[in-house]
Amino acid sequence: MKSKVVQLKADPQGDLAFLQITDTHLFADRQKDLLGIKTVQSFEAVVEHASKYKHCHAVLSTGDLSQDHSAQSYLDFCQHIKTLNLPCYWLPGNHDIQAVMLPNLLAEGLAHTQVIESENWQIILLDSQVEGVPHGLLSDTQFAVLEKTLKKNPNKHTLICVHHHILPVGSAWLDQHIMKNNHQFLDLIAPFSNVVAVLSGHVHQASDTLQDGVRFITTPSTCVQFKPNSNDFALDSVAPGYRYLKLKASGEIETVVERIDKDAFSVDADATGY
Ligand SMILES: Nc1ncnc2c1ncn2[C@@H]1O[C@@H]2COP(=O)(O)O[C@H]2[C@H]1O
Ligand SMILES: [Fe+2]
Repeated sequence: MKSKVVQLKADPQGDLAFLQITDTHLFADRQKDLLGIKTVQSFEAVVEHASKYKHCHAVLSTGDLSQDHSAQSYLDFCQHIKTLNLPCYWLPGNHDIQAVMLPNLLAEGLAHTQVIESENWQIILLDSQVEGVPHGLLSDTQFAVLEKTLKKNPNKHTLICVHHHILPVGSAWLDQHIMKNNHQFLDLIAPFSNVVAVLSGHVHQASDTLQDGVRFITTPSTCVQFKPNSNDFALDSVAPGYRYLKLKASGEIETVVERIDKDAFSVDADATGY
């Protein structure tokens, strides 16, 4: 689908600031839980916490907005995000159903875009979903968007957002659900020295790895957290969270992971999957 390039006006220093809110896994029913966490409620608590970041330019929502694919879950996502009074740009995750997601987000005023530009930066949002399976794959169309945008603006610092993780996180059960054509992706971006970072969701844990001059960053979910470096499925007891990012005019990214009160929600520690 063709979408408009969004133009953002940086602050007077040339910096841009974003909140990344990811993997909300919402249900239509507020009382429904994912492995012990009522996802609408933990999302609400995250949004409330994130409201302290008043000077941001936008929210970046990197997929798995819904767990039950209901129209109501997407509408609830929009209702809560709107309380931040920021534009929200989004991309799909493996659990989303785009036939439900797209019309409901558009109806609530959340525009569909794959490119955001400022004077110094561009942000490229990619769709890595293969509907119905947990792993990711970039289609030829998505590779074409990526290559065309990188070629168009070789002098803009670049942040690429995509749901699935590109580099393994070290947990076999989760790494089987990686972006499968990650090497093709890495080969494509390699000649573009303006690519600063790749920002993902999906792995429900924070990571920040520098490889060949590019930062590969992942972010906690607003609900359940996966235990790092665990070959079998295991949940972590750390609290739901989100990420703040400042994209500096110099090309540097300053970022911090934020988490809500650790006692506000607790997961079913014995869960073996979902
Ligand atoms: N025990 C498990 N083993 C392998 N995959 C799982 C297991 N439990 C859940 N998953 C899938 O792994 C995915 C990782 O994060 P998602 O939120 O995309 O949704 C998860 C499920 O689709
Ligand atoms: Fe996911």
